[in-house]
Formats: sequence, C-alpha cells, structure tokens
Amino acid sequence: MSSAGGLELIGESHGLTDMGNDAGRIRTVLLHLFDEVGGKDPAVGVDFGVAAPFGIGVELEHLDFFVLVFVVASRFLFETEFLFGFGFIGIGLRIEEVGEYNREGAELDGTQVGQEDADLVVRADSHEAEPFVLVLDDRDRFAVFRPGGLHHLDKAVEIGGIPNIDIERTKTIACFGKDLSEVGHASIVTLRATFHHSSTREDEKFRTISPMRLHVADHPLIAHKLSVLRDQSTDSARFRQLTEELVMLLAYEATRSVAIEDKEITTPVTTFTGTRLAEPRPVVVPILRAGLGMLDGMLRILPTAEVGFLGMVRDEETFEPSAYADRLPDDLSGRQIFVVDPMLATGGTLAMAIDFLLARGARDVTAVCLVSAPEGVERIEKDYAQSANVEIYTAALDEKLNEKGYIVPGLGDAGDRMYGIVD
Ligand SMILES: O=P(O)(O)OC[C@H]1O[C@H](OP(=O)(O)OP(=O)(O)O)[C@H](O)[C@@H]1O
Ligand SMILES: O=c1cc[nH]c(=O)[nH]1
Repeated sequence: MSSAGGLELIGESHGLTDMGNDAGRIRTVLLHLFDEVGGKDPAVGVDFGVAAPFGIGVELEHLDFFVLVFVVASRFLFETEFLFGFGFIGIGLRIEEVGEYNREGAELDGTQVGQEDADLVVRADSHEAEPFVLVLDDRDRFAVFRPGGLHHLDKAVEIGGIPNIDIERTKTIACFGKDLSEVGHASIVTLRATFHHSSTREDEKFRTISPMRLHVADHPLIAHKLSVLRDQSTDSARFRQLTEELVMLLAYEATRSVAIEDKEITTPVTTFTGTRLAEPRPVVVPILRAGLGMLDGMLRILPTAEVGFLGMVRDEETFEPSAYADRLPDDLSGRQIFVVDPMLATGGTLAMAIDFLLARGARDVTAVCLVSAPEGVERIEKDYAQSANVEIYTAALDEKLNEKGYIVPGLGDAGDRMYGIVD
C-alpha cells in the first residue's frame, strides 16, 4: 500500500477490463448503508448508476463472512424487496479493513473476459461518510481517492505523479460521488459491470484476465531490447545476452512481493534493522530448453534462490506439451516459485509446469515470460483461478497465435534462436 497526497493505492485490480471498448459500461450500485457497522438501520437501498465507456474489474483480496454472505445474497436477492434482508445479515459483523478488496469476490462470480454481468465488490471504510473515487488505468491498476483528496471530484483525475498509477493512461473512473455523502456511511459498494464482446483482436490484447494477475511491462528499455530480440537478424549470442538483460528487468518487478524478514545490521555509524530474504528461499524453475536462457538473469536478482528444473517440449502438430525432465524439490509448500520460460503461447507448457509445482505443494507461482499470447494467458487464468495464486510477468502481450501455434508477431522459436535448431 502506498499513498501520495489524497490518493491511496490499495492494490491492483485485475480482470473484467475491456479497455478501449466503448461499448462497455459500468453501473455502480450502492446497495447497503449503515449508520455504523452493525448499525440499526440497515435497509436503505439506493441505486445510482454511473455510465461510462468502459468495463471495470476489481481484484478483491480478503473475503470475510459478511462479504461472502453479501455476495451470495446479492446474487439471488438483488433488486428485490429482500434488500432489507441482507442488511439484516450484516448486523453485528465488523468490516475492518479500510479500502481492502476481495479477490474471492471476483472468483465467486467466476468472472471471465467477455462475461456479462460480473459482480464486483469493493469495501469502503464503514466509518467514512465521504465519497471516494475509484480509478483504473489501462493496466488495470486502481487507486482510490480518499475523502482527504476529494474536495472536487472533477479534480481527482488530474492528480499526476502518483506512484504506481499512470494517470495518463487512466481509462476508467468510477465516482462514488456526491450522492454518497448525502446518504451516509457506506459499508459496501457493489459494482456491477456489464461487458460487451469486442470484435477486434486489438481490443482483446488489452484485456486483463481475472483474477490472475497479469503484468505487462511498459518500460522503454524493455520495449527496446525486446524489439532487437524479435528481429530475425539478431544472432544467437546477442539473443542470449538480450534475454538475460530482459529477464533482469522483468525479475526486478516480478520479485516485488518476495518474502523478506528483519535483519539487525551494524552500519559504520549505528545499528539498524534492515531486511533480508526470508526462509524458505524462493525457487526458480526454468523450463528447458529455452527457459534455461533466463536462469542466469533471474539468479542475478535472486542469487540465494534454489533452482529446480523442468524439461518440456511441445508437439509441433498438436501443440501438446510433454515432460522429459523433472528435477524439482520434493516439497514446495510455502515456497515462492518463479517459473521462467520466454514464450507463453497456448499455455499448455506453463499449465503442465504449474501442475508439477502444485503436485508438490506449491501455491504461489509467478511466471516470468518474454512474450505472451492472449490465448495462453487466458488459459492459465481459466485453469488456475480457483487452485493457485498465479501471476504472470511478461515483457509483451502479443496479438495472437498463428495456425502453427507461434506467437504473432512474436520472435519465432525461442529455443532455436538461443541454441540453434535441433531436430
Ligand atoms: O505455450 P505453449 O504453446 O506450450 O508453448 C510454449 C513453449 O514452447 C517453447 O518451448 P518448446 O516446446 O519449443 O521447447 P524448447 O524450449 O526446447 O525449444 C517455449 O519455450 C515454451 O516452453
Ligand atoms: O512463438 C512461439 C511459440 C511457442 N514456442 C516458441 O518458441 N515460440
């Protein structure tokens, strides 16, 4: 969590965005108001709509009982006289975390790209009487403008220089506006987003899959190096070097949530509580062959990581992967895993790798890829939405797969380009 001025960045939202699609719209509905948490007067249903040219998605992180009941109830009872009913359910239960959002909510609804009538839940601080504004940028990160920074709603979008959110790219703004202040303390706000299928590939490539986290790099150095990598005239030696450099840049971001612990150190001046990587150490898993070319870059960033190997190759006709090597630690429970493979095409290889990891107890898997196809990203999201915490960091989300299963525009066969062609 970080904050600047009146803005508090409470996390990244994922999914359900249909950026650039004018047909998308969002309706925000304030369903349930309390005077205070556990309030006595729960049953005021106020429905206000905000139409905007976008779809919206929120990754919701913590699910408490109240919200679960609310979501389930809202699915069946929404817009009926039972509004009073689920107000009642909330009495006596506390909503504690300010600005928390709840991943499970999105999962509960099984929200998918293009799916209609996805329900999203955002919890607002039950003690706040004032409005807030939810802003999403085109990478689906969101920020909530808290009351302190919200004297003028129309000014909210002008705030620049906010860490981690690119206001220039902001496409989505949901204002829980002035009306909200009139009606009192908001306990829960439910966003109901409706999506319209877009017909063009161009639109699809900007979609973020829910609820898996997809991070697409937007750094100019990454774009530059990747362009050279794509160039068919780049030879193997340069290809390997660029791969290593790109991995280091990606790894810097991908390791943002690596577990750390306090460590007492003595500087030449004083003692100081610093940090170090926590035990158990993270595990880096390159998928042979091409993933091997990413290992050194990853280990430069995470030198104390353990390394497990998976060897996989996909059938050129069926695109089905098969595993030919498995040298993973037996027990991966509680370990943070970083799978490295330059290409995420159909997603079959990464899915098989994740299956290997889950079978050994892993639950947190971060894939670091150079080039990804929307088809592969979508598959991973679909397969693991309920079973694992999967994130993907990629230097580029390309347009599509061609009939041979190659990513377009892509860079060709990564293994061949790194190591030469094998029959
Ligand atoms: O998402 P998918 O459709 O499964 O394709 C991606 C896989 O294809 C490539 O490996 P390949 O099978 O060519 O083996 P290699 O690394 O030995 O070249 C790439 O390195 C991935 O592992
Ligand atoms: O484009 C692709 C797809 C799969 N594997 C590759 O190496 N490249």
